[in-house]
Order: sequence, then structure tokens, then C-alpha cells
Amino acid sequence: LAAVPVEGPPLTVDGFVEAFLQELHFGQGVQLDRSTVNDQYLALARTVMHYMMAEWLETGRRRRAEPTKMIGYLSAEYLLGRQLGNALLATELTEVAEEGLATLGIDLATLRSQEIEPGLGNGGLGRLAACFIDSLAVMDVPCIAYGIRYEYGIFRQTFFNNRQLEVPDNWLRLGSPWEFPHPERAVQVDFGGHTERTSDENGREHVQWVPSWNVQGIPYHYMVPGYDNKAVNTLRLWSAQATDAFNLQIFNSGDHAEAVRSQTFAENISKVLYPEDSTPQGRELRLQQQYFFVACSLHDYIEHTLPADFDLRKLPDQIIWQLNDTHPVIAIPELMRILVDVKGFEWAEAWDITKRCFAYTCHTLLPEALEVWPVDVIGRLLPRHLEIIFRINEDFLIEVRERFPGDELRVRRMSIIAEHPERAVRMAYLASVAATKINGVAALHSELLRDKVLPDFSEMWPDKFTNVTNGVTPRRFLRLANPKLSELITEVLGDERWVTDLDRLSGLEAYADDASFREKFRQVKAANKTRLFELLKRRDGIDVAPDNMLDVMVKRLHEYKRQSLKLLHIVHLYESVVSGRRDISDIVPRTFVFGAKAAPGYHMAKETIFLINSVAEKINSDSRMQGRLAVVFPANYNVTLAERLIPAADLSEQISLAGKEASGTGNMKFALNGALTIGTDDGANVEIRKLVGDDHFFLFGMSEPEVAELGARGYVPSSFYEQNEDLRRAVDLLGSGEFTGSNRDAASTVVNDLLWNDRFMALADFQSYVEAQARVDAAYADTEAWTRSAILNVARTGFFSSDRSMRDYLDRIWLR
Ligand SMILES: CCc1ccc([C@H](C)CC(=O)N[C@@H]2O[C@H](CO)[C@@H](O)[C@H](O)[C@H]2O)cc1
Repeated sequence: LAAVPVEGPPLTVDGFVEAFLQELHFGQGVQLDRSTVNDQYLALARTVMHYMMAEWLETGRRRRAEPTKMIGYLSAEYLLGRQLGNALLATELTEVAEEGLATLGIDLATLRSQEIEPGLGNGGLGRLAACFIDSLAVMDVPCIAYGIRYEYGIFRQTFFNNRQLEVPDNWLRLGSPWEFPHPERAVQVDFGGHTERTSDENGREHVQWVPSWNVQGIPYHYMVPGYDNKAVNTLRLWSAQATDAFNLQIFNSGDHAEAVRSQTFAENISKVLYPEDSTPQGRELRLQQQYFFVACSLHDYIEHTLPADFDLRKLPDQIIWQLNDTHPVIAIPELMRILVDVKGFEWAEAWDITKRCFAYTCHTLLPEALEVWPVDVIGRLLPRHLEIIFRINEDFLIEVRERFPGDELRVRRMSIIAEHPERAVRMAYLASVAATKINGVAALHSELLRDKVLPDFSEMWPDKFTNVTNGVTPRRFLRLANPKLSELITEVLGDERWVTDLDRLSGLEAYADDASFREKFRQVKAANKTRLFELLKRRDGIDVAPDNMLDVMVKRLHEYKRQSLKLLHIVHLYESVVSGRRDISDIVPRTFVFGAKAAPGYHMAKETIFLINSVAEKINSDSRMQGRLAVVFPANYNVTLAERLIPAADLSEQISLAGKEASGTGNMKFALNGALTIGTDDGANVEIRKLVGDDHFFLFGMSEPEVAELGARGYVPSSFYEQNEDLRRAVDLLGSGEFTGSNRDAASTVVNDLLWNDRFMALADFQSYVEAQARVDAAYADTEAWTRSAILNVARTGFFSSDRSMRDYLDRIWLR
């Protein structure tokens, strides 16, 4: 069939309006006067996609015509955020759409707020994947990203009696215009069963996997538009369906539920995102999810994307698969199974190909976050893969013994198979054995990965280990989220090239000393605050005092991130006033903003949320505070709320215990939007501080070596409580029932843990933190100096563009 050239609609207001009405009438099947906001939104989304379609198809044609090495990005999570704004930016349609819709009496902003964001991720890892695929499209790098099309994303958080409630996130309920289902490209994925061995006429053994059940993987294609470069990459998300969805015989026998049981069973695989972001629950369904999308992706690429006669020995020159943490690591034995069992390669040749096809990124430092799968769980679900993992491990341990003869302890330590507490597969070890490169996500993290998390592997393969510091996309988190600051930057830099070349922000350095520029900069921040406060009023019924310093802590709720330390600071300030030790007029007016979801099974995290809301309720209703001290906790922190919160912030809280936060990416977004950071020397804070300078960063707390030293010496949190009056008063007040309706027990879980456990040393860093906060107060009082520091933060953090991260991956990992 001829390749008929595809023309998008004309980039004019008339052209746009005609295309929109076309879509409303023939796509949505409604007339304008009877159309709902949702009709208009769906029609708009599809209209914008018409403008991207030509570039998408052309990009696909270019990729097939000149097959350069592809990046295959495998991630169980993509926290994409709303699509409409980014698509309008990518097609330079924002103004045209605004004007065109206005001629029809439609407000673009109303349609933008109609979109339900696809919450297909938990937090940092998922959002990073979304930033990375945006950058690869903007840099026109051939990339196919694969993941799971969860029917239910991260739960919607509501509060009831100050406690988190989880509501299922039925994000598809009003339609999902940004996806293209391709049932004709369905992939069968097998599970269970057993393996059988046969040997052929020349005595060569063949292994046959005889699965006991299977499902169909249906791909849904999403556009990943570049920016001003006519490139559009693809995100392919897999949805599970039963191979035989409906059994008519059983139905006719009247057992209707049984007739659709296999469909229900199959659908479960891509039904819902696991809401944990650090402690795997080891549920078998999660392993089914991981294998499902990995098997679909490898099959789709090898059977549908590669030319039919492709010589798989050249696979490593054609594609590199990036493993986004351990979640897709089952891809390693899956590729071996395809090469040996399906394609007939010898083991050694197959291994030689496989170990040049993968790279592994680790995103955590918490031992409990490293996934291990019990041997019997893998054996039951994926019997052939377990055999392959055992064989990989055997060959690997031979290599270890050759390198370190007689060191059986090392052999036991490095084995992919852990023997205690139960026989289990250590997925991070499997990844480390097979990957060409292993990277951490910030300089400090990559060091700790080498020295503390995988020391044996870095001793065996030092060259495998590298670092790529995280980044964030300046399109969404600056150009889109902060249009007023973007305008100001473009005004002084003279053009918008900074949007795709963020190092150009350094051009702002000189303007830090320009009083009129500082004034404009402050007006932008003030306008962003007003916009936020209007949203919080509308969305959560929250009133915020306009002139307070906005002190913001938004991230998943986890003890190592130390939201409890932030709470202790707030209670300390409150206590100092209600005890009469300080006058409210001495307090620099602050509004503390929290945003955080807790994994539903994470008890301590949920108790912390309860306590934060209880303290907020008390302080906000205490007239003695006169609004100079306020705490707000809008529910359901997500990408859309982040886009409004971050541009309005003055102070960014990055207070994790040193050595625990792999990188952080919120820290980067705040600095790029002119907030100053109060933080420990942890994760990427270290690199932010180095670039912005000590005068423009409020450092506090122990360093990682000091934490290790205190831990080794034996940490007694109560000793810090006894020796510090401010701390004692704050802890006592927190536990006194003052904030929990005189129910002391309600606060006891958190308070007792701080006093008798405090695994992340909040009490040890309290004094240093409070002193740093006093420095913040002093600095904030000098408005000109504060603004100057804020401008320098923006000017000096261009490094944290995810475009730079992608350049590092290309240089250090993918094109090696
Ligand atoms: C339940 C299993 C599990 C374990 C870990 C994870 C993720 C790795 C947790 C995560 O999101 N880590 C964050 O990754 C960001 C991107 O690299 C970093 O910036 C954060 O520091 C890190 O906590 C998800 C699910």
C-alpha cells in the first residue's frame, strides 16, 4: 500500500476551529450547543493529536528508514501528569487553541482542568521515567518506552478525621483520548506449568516450557512529543486480557460468574498499580505484572519491530534495554529463554548477547526496598525462568571462585540466590551480573552503591559502576508550570532556547544584582502564590495568608524523608509562643505546606499524616497565631498539584537523613523555580549546594559518614531528648494530647517511636535543623538578599535538566 503523506490541520485559528468542530461532530458525535465540558475536552485532545500525528508517523518512518541504536526503556511506572498542556506546548498550539476556543465561547483553562492525570506511578521513580522519555523525544533520540496500562493508578487520597483514606483511581472513567489501542498486535504471555527436556538427534538437549495458563497483552500506544523538533516518540503500555474471555457453554449452563472467571483473572494483572514505593510486599500478582509487561515488550520488539530476518547476534548493536530499578529485571532470563528455547541459540552465545543488552539503574538505598522473590514463588509462576536464573548463577559463581579462590564467604554473599531467611532470588544481584552498566541516580548515591550496597560487585567489576545524576524536564516543570517566570527569563535571555538548553539559565546570574529584575522576580513569585491560594481555596477550601513565607514539603510519606522532623520544628515554634517564651511577633510569618501520600500498608506513615493534620487543625484554629503560623495539607498530592505548588514556594524542605534519599527530584524542581533549599547533604542536595553555593543553601545535619559513625557507636534518641530543652518541650507537647483532642494515645505511635527507636535520627538532627531555620528567618527578612539568592538558584541549576541526564546516559551507558 502506498505511504500517503499525512498532513496535520493548518496551524491557524480557523484551521484549528474547523478541526475541533470536526472532532466534536464526527469524533464525539455531539453538536457544540449540546456538548458537555468532557465532550469538548475529548474533542480538543484528539484535535491536538491530529497536529502531532504527522510528526509521529514521520518519526516512525525515519526510525525504520535509518535504524540507529534504540533505547528500550522498561519501567513499571510512568507518572505522566496531565497531557493536554504539554501537547499544546509541543505543537505550539496554546495561543491558537485559546483564541479558537474563545470564538466558540469555550474557556481553554476549563477544558485543561477536565483532564484526569494518569497516575501510573508512585513517586520519584515513576516521574523520573516520564521526564526521561520527554527529554529523549526533545533530543530526537530513538526510544521505545514500555510499561503497564494500569486500569487504576495511584489511589486518590482523601482525609477523614485527619486520617488518610484511599479511593480507587478510576482514571479512565471519562475516556482516555491520548491512547491508541492495537489489539491486532496482542502478545500471548504464558505462566505456570512445568518444563520438559528432550534431546535432538545429535544429542543436544532442548528444554520445553509447558505453561498452564496464559493471557493476552494488548498494547496501547501513547505519543511522547518532542519540543519544536517535529519528533514524536512512543510509549507502549500493556493491558492484560483473557485469551478466551468468555465461555459460552458455561454461561449457557447458568454459571455466569464462572463464564467470565478467566477474564477477571487475566484483567487482574494490569488492574491496579501497587501503591508501595519502598517496601515490596512480595505479592505474586506483582511478579505477574512485572513478567507480563516485560514478556510483552521483548516479544513485541523482537517479533514486531525488528525486521523478520534480523540476526539476533547483532541485537546489542540495535537496542539497549534500560532497567528502571529491579522491577523489570525478569527481562534478563526472559531474553535468555527466547534466545535458547525459541531461537535455538547455544547457551554461551545467548548469554553473550544478553549481557550486552541491559543496563540497570538503582533508585534506592534502603535494603528493604531491594526486591527479592522467593524461589518457590518464581518456580511456581515461571519454572523455566527459575532454571535459567540458577544456571546464570552457577556460571557466575564459577567466575567468582576463579577471581577469589577459596573465598566461600564471598561466594555466599554474592550469590544471586539468597539462602536465608528463605531461598530467594536477589533481583539487584541478577541485574548486576547481567548488566553492562550499573548506575546510581546522584553522585553520593552512586558512591554508596559502590561502597555499601553492592561492594562485592564493584570490587569484581569496577568499570560497570557509573553515576548519572537525575534531572527534571524544564518543559513541564518550568515552561508550563511557571509561565510568568518563563516569560521573564525569555525576556532577559532574548529567546526561548533555554527550554531545550537549560544551561543558558546561567545568563540570569548578572541579573541577580539588578534591583528592577529582582522586583519583577518577586512579582512573579507573588502571582504564583495568588494562583496557588485560589486553587487551594477552590480545591480544598483552604485559606492561606498571602504574605507568609511558603515553606513546602511535598514527597511520599516515608520515615527516612523525615516529615516528623518538620513537624517537630512546627511544634517547637508553636510551643515557644504558647509557653510565652517567644512572642508571636518574633515569629517570621510562615505557612507550612505538606503534600504526601502514604503506602496504605505503611502504619507509621499513616500515623504521621494523622498527626500532621491534627497539629494543623490545632494551630490554624488558635487565634494566638493570628495566621502568622499556619499549616496546610492539601490532600492527594500529585503531578498536577506539584505544578501549582512548586512555582509558589519560598523554601524547599529536603531534610532526609544523609545517606537515605538516593537523589530526590523535587529538590531540583524547587531550585529551578526560585525556592531556596533547607537540606541535609543527601542525594542530589549535595550537587545542588555545590552549584548554587553555600550562601544560597541552608545546610544542616549530619553528613553520611557522621550518620554511619553515630549508628555504629549506638544511637540513643532519648539522650538527645533529655539534653535539649526545646526538643523535650516539643516532643512532650506533641505527645501530650494537645493536638489530638486530649487523646494522648493518638500521638503515641509517632512520639514513642521518635523517643525509643527513631531509625532515621530526627532527634539527633533537631538542634542543627532549628538553627538552620533561624538562619532562614534572618535571610528572609532581607528581601533583596533573599530574592538575589533565589535568582542565583535558578541561574545555577540548569545542570538538573533531564536532557543533561539523557546526554550522560548516552555517553556513559547507552552508546558505549
Ligand atoms: C515496592 C517496591 C518499590 C521499591 C522501590 C521503589 C522506587 C525505587 C522508589 C523510588 O521512587 N525511589 C526514588 O527514585 C527517585 C528517582 O531516581 C529518586 O530521586 C528518589 O531519591 C528515590 O527515593 C518503588 C517500589
